[in-house]
Amino acid sequence: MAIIQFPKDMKWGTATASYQIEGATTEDGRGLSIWDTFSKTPGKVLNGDNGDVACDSYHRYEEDVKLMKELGIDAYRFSVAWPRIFPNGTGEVNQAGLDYYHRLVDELIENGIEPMCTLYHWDLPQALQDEGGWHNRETIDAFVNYAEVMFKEFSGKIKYWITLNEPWCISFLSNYIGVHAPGNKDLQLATQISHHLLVAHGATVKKFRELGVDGEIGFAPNTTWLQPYSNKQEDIDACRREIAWFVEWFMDPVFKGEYPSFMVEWFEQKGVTLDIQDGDLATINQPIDFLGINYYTGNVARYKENSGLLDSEFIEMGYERTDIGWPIFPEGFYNVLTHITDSYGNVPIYITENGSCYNDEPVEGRVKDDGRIKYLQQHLTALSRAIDSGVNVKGYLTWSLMDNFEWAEGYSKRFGIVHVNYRTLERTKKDSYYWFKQTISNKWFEN
Ligand SMILES: CCOCCOc1ccc(-c2cn(C[C@@H]3NC[C@@H](O)[C@H]3O)nn2)cc1
Repeated sequence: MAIIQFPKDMKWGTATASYQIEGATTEDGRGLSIWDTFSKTPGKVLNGDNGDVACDSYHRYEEDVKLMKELGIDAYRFSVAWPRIFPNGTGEVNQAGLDYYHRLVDELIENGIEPMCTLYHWDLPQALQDEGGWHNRETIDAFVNYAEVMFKEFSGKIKYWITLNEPWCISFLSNYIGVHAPGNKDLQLATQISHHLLVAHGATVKKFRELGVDGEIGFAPNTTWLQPYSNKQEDIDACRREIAWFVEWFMDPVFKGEYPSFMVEWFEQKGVTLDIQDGDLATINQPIDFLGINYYTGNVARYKENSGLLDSEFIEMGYERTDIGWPIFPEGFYNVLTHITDSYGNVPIYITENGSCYNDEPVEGRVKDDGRIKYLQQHLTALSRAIDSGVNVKGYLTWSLMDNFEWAEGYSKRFGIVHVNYRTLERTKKDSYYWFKQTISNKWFEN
């Protein structure tokens, strides 16, 4: 057995998101979000599940913070529901919405836990979607306005801010593949939305700097890794396109002030015309303080003419899969982290999401989730390798603190280290909770 160690100053934490855990969707003046609409649209979410109750964390946040305190975490990543702050996206601020997040943040700080706030984790006010949503450039200004209110309200309390969670999911998964809200299936629309999201990110970073907010700001793209099936150039190029769709498409504009030209040309061949206005790329290219990285899975792929968007196909390699069907590919975690560092330099990185779906249920009060513990061991070993290779990792936050609403999969897929009984809302610490607690305390584990 080997000891896998971590830097003494590396932060440990857990992550959640507003629509996935809060519930109370009609309480205290909250407006409708696109996920309220989408989840109530027949056929969009498995079993017709929705976030009306979820984990009821809106009312049970004190119990949840107690779980975090016992876990010994340094930081908790949560997201703010924009429709709680601006029920119609813009206009009058809803003080009751701000008051909820003050209660949550104060409880975290009182328990010695650093709040890490995601401003946008997919619950766009429906009123803005009715005007075109992220395809309408006016949503950029609405987002900066919402962010400014949050910065001014929580300056001094919240020191870590994330503008956007997983812009690939917000743009392409939700507007090209169409399995997430609002469920469009239009590549031109999705690609233009990806641009508006990046402009919104950059404009928000500019506002953060102008206000002189005490703290750090970044964004949290989701990543993946595709290993070429062979050393044939066509296979290598196919994997480069697949990775770039998640990584370079969003990180090149932020860190280099330009889109990856080979991907612009690829999208142009698919009929996409990107409308970039004067100054957009300079806005996007604002320096950030840290990069959030979300990693779950990877695969082996090769070139296949006219297959999918990127002329590629995934190869079944017999990798073990989690209960959501994603291959377990810890080498991909190491590869994507070193690739990002090679591409963008020594940018401080927080792993803002990494975790696995295992649907183990309590038996006599215990949840024996060995699969999740093994996944954590494999991916934390990969993370330790990356750190030893020079990747500037500042923290690791696992997805998720508790089972929650997994979007189109509803409540059928459990990612938590704490089990939630959705009928009684009882929380049960899983074996992985105790393993993670010990690892946080030790700052090492035996591999
Ligand atoms: C028919 C093709 O269908 C393709 C489905 O393609 C995807 C891709 C990626 C995801 C995905 C889900 N998650 C976990 C979340 N991250 C943020 C947090 O809210 C977690 O709940 N990350 N990526 C889902 C589906």
